[in-house]
Amino acid sequence: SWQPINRRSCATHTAHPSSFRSTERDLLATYCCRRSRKMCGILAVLGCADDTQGKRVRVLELSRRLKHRGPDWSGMHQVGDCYLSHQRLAIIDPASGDQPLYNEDKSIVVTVNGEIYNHEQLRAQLSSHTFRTGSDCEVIAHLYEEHGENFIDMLDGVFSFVLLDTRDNSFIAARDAIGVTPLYIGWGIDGSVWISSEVKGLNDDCEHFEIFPPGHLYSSKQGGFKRWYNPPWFSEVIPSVPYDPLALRKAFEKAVIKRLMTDVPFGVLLSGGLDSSLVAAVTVRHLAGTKAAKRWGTKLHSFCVGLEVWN
Ligand SMILES: NC(=O)C[C@H](N)C(=O)O
Repeated sequence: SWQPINRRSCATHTAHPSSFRSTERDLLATYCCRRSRKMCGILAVLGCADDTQGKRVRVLELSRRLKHRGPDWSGMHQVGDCYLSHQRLAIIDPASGDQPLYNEDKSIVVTVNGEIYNHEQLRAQLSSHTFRTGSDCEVIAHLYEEHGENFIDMLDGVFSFVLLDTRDNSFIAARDAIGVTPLYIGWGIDGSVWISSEVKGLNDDCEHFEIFPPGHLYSSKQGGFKRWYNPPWFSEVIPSVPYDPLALRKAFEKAVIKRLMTDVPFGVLLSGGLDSSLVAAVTVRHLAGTKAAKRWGTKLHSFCVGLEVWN
């Protein structure tokens, strides 16, 4: 069922900066949270009725505004009046996972900011497909080929993506369950749809733009948003599951371990607070058993940031 966006319910699932207390420690925590979200920048311009060199240059120029999100690669794929661009911070398959990514015959193009933690399991389920790269994000193109628009809840990860189906020039865009990765959507006066990781990619060229709601899918065929993330607890006012510290601990450990998926050196950014210290403690315990440790060793690098305090 396709429904208009429920702004109130979306807002409750988006961390709002003003919810952080402004003590020094919490400022640091805020800094760490925001920095950890910086990974890749995507910009897509769809159906702008302009396939000229001038428009291409403009989209490239706007995409460069997101360069700080991805120093490793800049990519662009144009099909008629649809443009998909990518600024990459390489994490998985740095050598050949540059984006946009494609299915076998390149009829499906996808630009993604994110990490798909269960990509190996999904690849195993897609045994009839031939993968071009080792990128965790390539599964998105093949899942779409297999399941159409109904595959977003198969992805375990944090992501924002735009997928163009060049067979009928339709597209979909989606954002992860709670909006860990940023995403904005806008509309041009020429009828185009713009999707960008940051407002600066689209605000100058759109008549209207807004936050892309977390946990939603936008489909050009359906002409609107649909909530794909529908956990059973979503409608509960009071949680029905009693507090179980052991269950919480297990879930927390699982969440940290799956995030140790990387083909590049990594570390933890410590705020000195409880959250980041717990993440570091769990990482140290489980690092030895990960693929990352085989390449980068079992020593965990840590970083922290100091702020001057004004009186
Ligand atoms: N980092 C990203 O957002 C994309 C992808 N996971 C990569 O490693 O290239």
